[in-house]
Amino acid sequence: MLRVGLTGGIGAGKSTVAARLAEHGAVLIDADRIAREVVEPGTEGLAELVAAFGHGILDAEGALDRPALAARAFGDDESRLRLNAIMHPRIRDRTVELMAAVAPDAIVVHDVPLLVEGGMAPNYHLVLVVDAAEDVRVRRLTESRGMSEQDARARIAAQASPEQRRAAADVWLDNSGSRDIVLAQVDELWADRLVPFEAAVRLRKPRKPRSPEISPYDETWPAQAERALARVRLAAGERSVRADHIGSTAVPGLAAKDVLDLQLTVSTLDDADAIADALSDAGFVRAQGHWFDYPQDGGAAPEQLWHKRFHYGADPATMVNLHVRSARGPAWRLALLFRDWLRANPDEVAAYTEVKHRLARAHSGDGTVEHYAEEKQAWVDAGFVRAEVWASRTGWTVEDAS
Ligand SMILES: CC(C)(COP(=O)(O)OP(=O)(O)OC[C@H]1O[C@@H](n2cnc3c(N)ncnc32)[C@H](O)[C@@H]1O)[C@@H](O)C(=O)NCCC(=O)NCCS
Ligand SMILES: Nc1ncnc2c1ncn2[C@@H]1O[C@H](COP(=O)(O)OP(=O)(O)OP(=O)(O)O)[C@@H](O)[C@H]1O
Repeated sequence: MLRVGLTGGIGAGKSTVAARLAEHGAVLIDADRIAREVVEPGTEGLAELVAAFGHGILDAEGALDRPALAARAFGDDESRLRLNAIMHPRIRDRTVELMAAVAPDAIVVHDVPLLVEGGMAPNYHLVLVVDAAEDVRVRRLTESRGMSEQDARARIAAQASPEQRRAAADVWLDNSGSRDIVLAQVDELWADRLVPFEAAVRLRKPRKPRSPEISPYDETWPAQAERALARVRLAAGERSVRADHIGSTAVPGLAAKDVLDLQLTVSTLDDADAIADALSDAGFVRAQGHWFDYPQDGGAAPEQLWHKRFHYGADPATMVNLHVRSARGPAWRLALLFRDWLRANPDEVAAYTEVKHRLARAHSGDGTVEHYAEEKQAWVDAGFVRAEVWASRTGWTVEDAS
């Protein structure tokens, strides 16, 4: 099952996007709808709301008078938090039930207005944010839904800012323009990303080999890595000792292949094996075969210390290499040291960039990164020696790495 979290501020267009995804075949779980279900007449939820907010929130038939509750709940923070405390656990329980009933090959779209506010982003394979300028949203809500401007603005004030949503967004859809524009983007997202993503996770599909193309440093790499790391940490649970962004994309200013290298630290490789399925299900598919860190014969160290497990991100739009290593292995420490040494030494970043460009040109016709990677390793090995010198001069330890 592929879980897509869909969110956005009130009136941004979530329902519009969700309906289109459902037309393509997505299974929709709508948090606003569940929020209605759990307070239907006769429910415990409704009784608790009445106990908290009084009989004034009921209409003549004894059902919830939604505008009356909205007027009370969005008036001040304390009331809103009281409302949330009654509603959210009930919404959560019902959501878990609905998710459990979904077919294993489904693409589930979970429409959750408060996804970012609730820190839920790492639960999804992909977070989709729909946005539109605040004034556009207020106009749509007042014109087509008959909501008062005051109510619309009060809810906006109680929700996450666009910046907070941006940090959580794997996909950002701007719905300030016409419906057609956003719907065309949704169609493309479905066909090019969600469908292959779901199949790759379910079938544990191997990744296709690629040519070594070097991109200029991308300012969004750290944020992309952070989102992936949050998912990795959640899937690994207590077996995650730490999880870091490593490799070239973790060094500001360094040109690199557009691939995020992540390192998940576990105590032992048995732990790595125990979480292999959980990581695969979360979108980081375990690669078959035996994986070793360079040098492949294990060098002077006991051979087992050089083994690792390797997973790759199944999202076709974001290349991720996930190295799962034991904290006792030397390659584990070197990965962090090499990154921090480069971050502290701009001259080395410039030299490394030059080497990468040269090798990428030389091997652009190979169709795989194998030879490129082999030759690059020579520079990296020499870099390790200089990094060690730097570490002893500056007193760097792994505890400093963050
Ligand atoms: C207060 C209620 C009765 C008002 O009902 P109304 O029909 O006017 O709005 P509806 O439920 O359709 O929600 C519309 C939008 O309001 C916003 N909103 C609703 N609840 C909240 C909240 N607690 N905090 C911030 N925004 C909210 C969301 O953007 C939502 O999509 C209702 O919103 C409610 O029960 N809210 C609490 C449950 C909740 O937090 N729902 C959000 C999804 S988890
Ligand atoms: N691109 C658009 N152009 C014009 N109107 C739009 C557009 N997208 C959505 N709308 C309209 O704006 C209103 C809000 O859109 P929608 O219901 O999809 O938002 P939502 O994010 O689901 O809202 P809520 O937060 O209340 O659940 C609706 O009346 C919808 O028909």
